[in-house]
Amino acid sequence: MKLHHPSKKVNLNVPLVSSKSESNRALIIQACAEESIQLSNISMARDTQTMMRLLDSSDHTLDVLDAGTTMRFLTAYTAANNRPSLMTGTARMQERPIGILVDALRTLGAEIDYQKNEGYPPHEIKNFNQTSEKVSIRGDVSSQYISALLLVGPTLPKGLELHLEGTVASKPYIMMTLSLMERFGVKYTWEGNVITVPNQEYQSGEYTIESDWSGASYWYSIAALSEECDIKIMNLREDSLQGDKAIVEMMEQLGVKSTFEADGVRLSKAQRADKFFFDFTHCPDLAQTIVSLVAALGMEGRMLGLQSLRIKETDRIAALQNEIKKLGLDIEVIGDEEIRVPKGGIKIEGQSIHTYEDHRMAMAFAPLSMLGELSIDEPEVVAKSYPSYWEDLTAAGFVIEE
Ligand SMILES: O=C(O)C1=C[C@@H](OP(=O)(O)O)[C@@H](O)[C@H](O)C1
Ligand SMILES: C=C(OP(=O)(O)O)C(=O)O
Repeated sequence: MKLHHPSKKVNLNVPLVSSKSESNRALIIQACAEESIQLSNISMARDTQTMMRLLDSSDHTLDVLDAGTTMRFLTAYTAANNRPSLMTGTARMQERPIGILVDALRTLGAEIDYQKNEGYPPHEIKNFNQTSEKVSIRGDVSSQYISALLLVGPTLPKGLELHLEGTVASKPYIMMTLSLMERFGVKYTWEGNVITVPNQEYQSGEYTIESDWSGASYWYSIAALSEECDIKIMNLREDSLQGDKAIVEMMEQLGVKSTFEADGVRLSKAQRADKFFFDFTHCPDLAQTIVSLVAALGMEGRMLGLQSLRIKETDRIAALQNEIKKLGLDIEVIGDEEIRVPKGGIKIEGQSIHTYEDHRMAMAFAPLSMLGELSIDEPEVVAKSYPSYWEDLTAAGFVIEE
């Protein structure tokens, strides 16, 4: 699919997709609750639609496709509810580790068997009889394991005492989980490295899912690359539960100013810094947006805290390196956690960006077509988190040809 932006001026209100992270948590809470929980603005993201479909399903095999949160949250949910199931997903999902969560559920009293490779889906949840409430869990591989256990914590007969070991990455996602639980009446404590959730009922309540800050990052990139812009992204809040609101702070270095209004955030052009620096440990989903943008702006950049990118929808570090090289720039990868973007810039001359079945590769590179015609392979990948992305880009003046 080819795209370019003839005028390089962008003025519109973006009806952004709502957050799949908030939606998937709220849906698990709703499924755990005895009381009525009213949710509005549930995400159209495929990951959320898959979560809804599987929560309603009585099939033994639950295929999450490529949805990480759906896999991790449903593994804990089906185990805690003693609902036998075979959890599976795409070939890539079968390469994304689940062992840390399965070990924790086994410590609590679940019987779970692997079908192919130890530590990876598919895995069969056989039964659950809680034998312990105490469990230790590493925090440096994926916060989704921790969120998965916390969400079902109140429903466990003995409650949950979760001991976090080592560095805890993606921490705002854990806070998002706890804040949503608290919103539905759940009491917890977090002291030192121990989170305790006693057995209790979720209370009735309502929640309107906020727009998706990770999806908003592509609009910030468009603003940064435009010649003129007045973009308003709807339904984003200054007091967001989403850690990817960190995009506001990052974009202050990259020439985009955010002004919060009652019903969204307005983006306008501002001065940018000479160099970019940020640690992405707590907002890994923003890394592709920023690495590609810094390269496109011709700036020097240093990005840290990237270790979890290797085990996401694709090896995102390798994918970024390959695709930016096609655009004429060699980014330096240091170990598993750091990328350095040299000053210099890229050339967009009709190259084709491979997306590696990763929605964020497509969405992060598309704004670069502001600099010239670019082709994006397998554009349908965006359905995972932002199905209306290409329609929204068309409304913003991008010309898209199949
Ligand atoms: O809990 C969540 O909703 C998510 C947590 C993050 O994963 P990790 O904790 O594995 O970094 C993030 O990358 C993912 O897109 C969504
Ligand atoms: C990593 C992501 O999602 P998940 O882990 O839920 O598949 C993502 O949306 O970038």
